[in-house]
Amino acid sequence: MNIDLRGLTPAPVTPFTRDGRVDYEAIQRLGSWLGSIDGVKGLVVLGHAGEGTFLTQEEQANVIRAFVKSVDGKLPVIAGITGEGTEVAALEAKRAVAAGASAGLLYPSHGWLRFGYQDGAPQDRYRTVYEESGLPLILFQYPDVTKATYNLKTLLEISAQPGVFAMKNGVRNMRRWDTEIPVIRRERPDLQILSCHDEYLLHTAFDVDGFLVGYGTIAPEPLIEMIKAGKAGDYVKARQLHDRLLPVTKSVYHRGSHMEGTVALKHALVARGILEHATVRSPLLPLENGAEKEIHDAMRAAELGPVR
Ligand SMILES: N[C@@H](CC=O)C(=O)O
Repeated sequence: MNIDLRGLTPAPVTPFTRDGRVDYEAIQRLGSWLGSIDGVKGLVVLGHAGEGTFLTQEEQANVIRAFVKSVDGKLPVIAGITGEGTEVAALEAKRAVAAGASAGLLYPSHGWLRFGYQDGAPQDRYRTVYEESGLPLILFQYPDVTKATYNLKTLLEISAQPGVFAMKNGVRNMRRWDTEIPVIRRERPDLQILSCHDEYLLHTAFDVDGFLVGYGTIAPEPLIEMIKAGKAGDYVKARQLHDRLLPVTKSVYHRGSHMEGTVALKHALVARGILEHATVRSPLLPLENGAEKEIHDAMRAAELGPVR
């Protein structure tokens, strides 16, 4: 397995037409732009930012194909795998393989968010999905405030399993981050560790191989610089980038709910000249009056203008 995500892996949105269909021309514009940027290592499609669970199975496969085409096969396209049951997730992973995905980002089973999980169930989910589909997998660590978060033992066991090559960590508990990441790094030296703390990237930049974030879709250039600064241990540079981006971070990610970030990302992509409008699918709703202007002002302040 040779998928190198040590850099920026954006999780793009899925563009829609104004009447709510998947907009494949806009996927081509978005994917080809992201794929042209040095330092972008792959794309994770059908994630939260990609409204992946709001699409039909046929649309999911078509979106994977469209993003693979948009990057001309030069970057790995990684598919969010979200099915609740393990067998359902394995079938989803097989469809992703057939559509051209190079890897999968395997989500926890949704019911675990509320009820928690039996000891060993996450390990079994990763094992089964990989064995049945052959799709290399990224371990997805959910926030500590949810019952779907994995404790350190579970993280270490999953990451030792065949097929698991990277971890997207969004634990959002800095005590756990600061104490668990060094242990995982020591025990699993080959595991690629990627932060998905869109709203806390500065803190995590010094410990990771890269970022796997929706944020990477709208601000790839400064985030690639921040990753480099983090790897160089250059706090001053990383802080400058953080400060430059703060208006954008606030207008996109410091909203009432992280889900709104997806709508905000689409407005920000309008500011970048990639999308023409910010149409989303239910259960997402348009943002409140004034939000669009706030996002455009923030993008301008962060010098993230149109790219074409
Ligand atoms: N960045 C968010 C949403 C992505 O899937 C996270 O931390 O999980």
